[in-house]
Amino acid sequence: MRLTELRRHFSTSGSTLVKALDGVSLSVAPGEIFGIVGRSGAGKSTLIRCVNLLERPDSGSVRVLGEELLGLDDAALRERRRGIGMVFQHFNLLASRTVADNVAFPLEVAGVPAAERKTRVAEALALVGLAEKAKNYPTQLSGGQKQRVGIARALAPRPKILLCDEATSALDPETTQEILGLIKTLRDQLDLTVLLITHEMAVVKEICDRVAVMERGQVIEEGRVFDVFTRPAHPTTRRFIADTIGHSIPPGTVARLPAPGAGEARRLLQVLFAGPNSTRSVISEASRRYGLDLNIISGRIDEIAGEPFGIMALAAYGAPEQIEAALAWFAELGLGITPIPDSAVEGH
Ligand SMILES: Nc1ncnc2c1ncn2[C@@H]1O[C@H](COP(=O)(O)OP(=O)(O)OP(=O)(O)O)[C@@H](O)[C@H]1O
Repeated sequence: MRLTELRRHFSTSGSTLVKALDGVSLSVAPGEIFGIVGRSGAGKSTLIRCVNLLERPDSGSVRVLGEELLGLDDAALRERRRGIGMVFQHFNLLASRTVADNVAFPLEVAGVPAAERKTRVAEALALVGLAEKAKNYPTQLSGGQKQRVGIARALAPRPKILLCDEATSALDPETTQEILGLIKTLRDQLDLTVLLITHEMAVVKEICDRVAVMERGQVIEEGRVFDVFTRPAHPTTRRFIADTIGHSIPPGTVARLPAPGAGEARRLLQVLFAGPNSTRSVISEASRRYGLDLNIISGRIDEIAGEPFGIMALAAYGAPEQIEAALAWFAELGLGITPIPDSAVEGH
């Protein structure tokens, strides 16, 4: 899937122009789970809706499964959309239909004969583990089960691409894990390409292979999830990540730390250990090289997309210029360093 230079502008009542998409280009490889993350209003929904042309971009190119969709007539477009399933935040199930009839709905619209519909519905419900709920109505299901029905409905036409629009945002954390696990399993089983949008980095960390961060209609950062998490380049990405894998300094810790001596400064730092230098004894080496006292406050090992990395909070004491030199050295080694302002941990 290749989206190139997509633009979509809306003029609002006060005739201000909203650039929902301001030149977005993205490529998603077959079989990949690709996340688009951004705050509310960043343009994520507009972007994902451009993939099946529920939203038509003002300009740009939308190539899906090797074909440009923008030039197709209505009949051809309807046909191609069957290869692109979509899952919604609020499930969008029809309350008057049973689970099986909800899943059958896109097949009915596509004119699939009844016998074939039955087979496909059974197949889709089995894939999401809800075969025994076929005759139930949506009101009899939990949120997680409703989303499983939403996923089965998206899968019934046997698509190659699955679009997930905040698919877990209405679910509790445990159910979110379940649904994300299911999406990953389905990708593996059915060789699906998944494009998902979310405002939560935790979702990206859990299942995506690559991620694009959007802000004001533009992609501000893109890459492998592990790289973006461990070496974020843009301040907005850093803020997003801080919410997910930020330092964990116990409350009151800063107040208990020794004050810096005469002529000394104290800096709180978060160090991410990832990449080729992550196993080097950088803490003691930095201490020797720059004459610093490095007080380890907290540390843990976390995992992103199956790859481990270390995260540590330190208090560095020493001459201010030596601390700066050590920071530069850490950065040179490719370790992610983020100063933690005292105010971020005091007074909790
Ligand atoms: N049909 C429309 N008419 C006018 N403005 C629109 C329309 N659709 C989207 N916008 C505006 O475009 C911008 C991007 O919206 P979009 O819904 O794509 O963002 P988002 O990142 O998905 O946010 P959210 O998570 O809140 O949906 C917003 O400023 C929004 O108000």
